[in-house]
Amino acid sequence: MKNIILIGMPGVGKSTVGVLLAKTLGYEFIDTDLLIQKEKKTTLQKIINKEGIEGFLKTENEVVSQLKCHQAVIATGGSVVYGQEAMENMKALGTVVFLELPLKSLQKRLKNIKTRGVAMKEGQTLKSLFEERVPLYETYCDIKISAKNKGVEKVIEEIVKACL
Ligand SMILES: Nc1ncnc2c1ncn2[C@@H]1O[C@H](COP(=O)(O)OP(=O)(O)O)[C@@H](O)[C@H]1O
Ligand SMILES: O=C(O)C1=C[C@@H](OP(=O)(O)O)[C@@H](O)[C@H](O)C1
Ligand SMILES: [Mg+2]
Repeated sequence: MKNIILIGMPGVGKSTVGVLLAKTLGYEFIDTDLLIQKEKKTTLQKIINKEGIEGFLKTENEVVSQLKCHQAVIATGGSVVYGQEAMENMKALGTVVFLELPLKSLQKRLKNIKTRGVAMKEGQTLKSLFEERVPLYETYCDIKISAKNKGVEKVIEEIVKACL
């Protein structure tokens, strides 16, 4: 099961890096956000509007825990780490890479946090979300790659070096 799984905060670059990493390696590319949309035949935003954050997290956990693939790069959604079954499947499928950025860089990149469909509770800020999630990303990852001050190509180069 030779797959590379990207986890990390929303906006860190999992989808952008993932598709080009797959191209570099000749792997399949799977974005779990798109997989959820395809399987549920609707958009993430509509799932969140209809079922709330908890409903979305349940759907994400269900879909990601059923995923099977070989030689794929999987870009997950930032909230996937709340799903225990989903993460058990990701760990079984391959190398889990935590793509990291400091809070300050994320704050600059995520100007549209309120409209991006991020699974945030009432009153939660990007800072409190960051503090809640980083320990989960740390728990599940096999390796960490920092994207700080690095272009996409550089991030890809470092993932390839660390994973192969
Ligand atoms: N290494 C990078 N340097 C600068 N901008 C980046 C980099 N990686 C991604 N981005 C930009 O950051 C934004 C979020 O990227 P995206 O791939 O959607 O993140 P994620 O899937 O982790 O939420 C996009 O506008 C993307 O172009
Ligand atoms: O972190 C989050 O709460 C989310 C991140 C999104 O994916 P990206 O991490 O690709 O932005 C998407 O799964 C959903 O909107 C929830
Ligand atoms: Mg993404």
